[in-house]
Amino acid sequence: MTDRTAAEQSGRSVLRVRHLSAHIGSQQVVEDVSLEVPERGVTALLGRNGVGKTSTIKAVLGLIGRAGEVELDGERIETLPTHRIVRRGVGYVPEDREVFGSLTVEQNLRLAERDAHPRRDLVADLFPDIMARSGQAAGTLSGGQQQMVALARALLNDNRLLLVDEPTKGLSPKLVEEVADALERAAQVVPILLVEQNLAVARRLATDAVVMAGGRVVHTGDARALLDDEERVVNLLGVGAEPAPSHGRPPSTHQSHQEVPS
Ligand SMILES: Nc1ncnc2c1ncn2[C@@H]1O[C@H](COP(=O)(O)OP(=O)(O)OP(=O)(O)O)[C@@H](O)[C@H]1O
Repeated sequence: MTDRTAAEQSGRSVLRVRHLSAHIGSQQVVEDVSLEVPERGVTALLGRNGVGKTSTIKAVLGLIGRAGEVELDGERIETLPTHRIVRRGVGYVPEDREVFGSLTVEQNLRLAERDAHPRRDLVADLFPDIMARSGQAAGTLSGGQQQMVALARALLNDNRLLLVDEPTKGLSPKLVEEVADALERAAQVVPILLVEQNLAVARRLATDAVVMAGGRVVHTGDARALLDDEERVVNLLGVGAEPAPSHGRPPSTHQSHQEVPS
């Protein structure tokens, strides 16, 4: 590894992962992963299906067996149980959303409240449609609306970091845009590590990108520089580049990219 990221150089990372490995049962699913999440903006965690993105997030949270170092705001957390990591300010929006379908939207939100003064105003501001349905059973909402509830639950608490796993998966193009809008606004409040297969969404939201292959990190750097490079997108992500969206995006905290040999 030659280049160091701007976050590494300045020390302004909310999350630092070093030499993380993880296993599910006897299968090693993450091998020697090192990455950083700057304290602002969206960092996209990218890679083909099955390369270990979800497992990396779960390992950070202690949901699967792991070894290596995980630092949140400069403090080591890799030996803490999940509930203590969450209490330190790591919000998790899992891939399958996990809203309680038989409970109302309001009940889902109340169950998630951890702080004495939950950020109700922020959630009402970000998700007016959801709040207008506060008495409705969450299971009767559309997939996009359920995703909003899942995001709202994580945003209620004063988290230091959100781990958001494939929030647009399975949604219609209109709902993808709505969820991306919500994430864009959420990222103004809290840094996000985002697993996202929709590269147009990743390109729109992310300042930084980390690419995994075979359980390892194979690239880190500026998200837009990566996603606008068709050859690299094909090589690293195995898909064709999509047209650039019209939305603006904040500048990357990275000044250069690095390829990590696999
Ligand atoms: N519960 C499980 N039991 C056994 N193996 C698993 C389990 N969950 C995931 N794996 C394996 O771990 C590896 C990494 O999976 P993971 O879900 O972390 O990848 P991913 O990059 O998030 O993929 P996707 O984009 O498809 O969600 C894969 O080989 C997968 O088959």
